[in-house]
Amino acid sequence: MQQHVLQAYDHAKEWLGQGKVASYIPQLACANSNNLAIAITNLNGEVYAAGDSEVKFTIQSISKVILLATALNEAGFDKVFEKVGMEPTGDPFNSILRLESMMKKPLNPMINAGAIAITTCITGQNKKERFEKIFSTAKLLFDDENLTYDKYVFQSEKQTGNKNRSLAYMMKSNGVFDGDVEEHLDIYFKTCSILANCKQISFLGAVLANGGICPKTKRQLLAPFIVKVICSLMTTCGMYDASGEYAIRVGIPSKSGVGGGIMAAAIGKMGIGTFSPALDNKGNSFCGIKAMEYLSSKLGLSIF
Ligand SMILES: NC(=O)CC[C@H](N)C(=O)O
Repeated sequence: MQQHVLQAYDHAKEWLGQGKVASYIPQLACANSNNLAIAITNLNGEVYAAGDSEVKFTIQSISKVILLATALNEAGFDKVFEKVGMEPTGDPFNSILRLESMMKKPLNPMINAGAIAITTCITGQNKKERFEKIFSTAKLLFDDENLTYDKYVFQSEKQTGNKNRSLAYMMKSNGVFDGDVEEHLDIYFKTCSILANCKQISFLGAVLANGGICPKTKRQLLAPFIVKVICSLMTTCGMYDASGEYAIRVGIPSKSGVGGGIMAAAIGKMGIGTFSPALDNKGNSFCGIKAMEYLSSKLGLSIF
């Protein structure tokens, strides 16, 4: 397996220099566009890695999986899907278009509007308590009690995230949720700023690939039904408006983030994490997709 990871790394490395590091969140522009890492965690918890696999990065939209898991655990399926739909959008991840033109609620929980909406399913006395619930899920699913978040990226997005702010106010005006919009946004921004490395991303993929069972301890961390919902949505919506092409080229339920990470769950086989901060024009890691394509074809991982 190590051999395959090294070969995927060599393959993906050829594309370093393509794509652009996200800069609409100013702090993300500090990322090193030459970073590249690939990791696989198999269902016994063994890890194979290549490249900058210890470098921490903000998980950004990969956090939508953590948010959804926490919301489903706390509020249950019906309440969560009162707030969001289950359909792909075909629009960019931060688009406001459909909140006005189609339906009042966001189309799915894998886009920004959907993730912001489901933060409201996670309750608590204050925003700290609400965030802590999500953070505990993240600690569990990344197998790291000492997980942290990047305060600079959090502040940077909080200061500049007016597109997300407008999505949130639009949803409040549509009656999707109540409460303090700035509080919901703080929770969303902080969750996006959680730091993990590529190996930890692959661990989360392995938990999902293993039906919610921890590959190391064999403890059931997530209910099988929750895993099924998450993996279905990752397949149809996880790569934003590139999910269709990704299904053809890679065919593994995956979730990407603008920090440069991609997390994939090869069901019944392994979890894969890739990291490279330069993004393509849809906001997915350029080299990460190349690595996923390579591994999918070499190891026969497409579900289709
Ligand atoms: N696609 C992403 O990773 C987006 C997450 C980012 N925090 C945002 O809200 O814009």
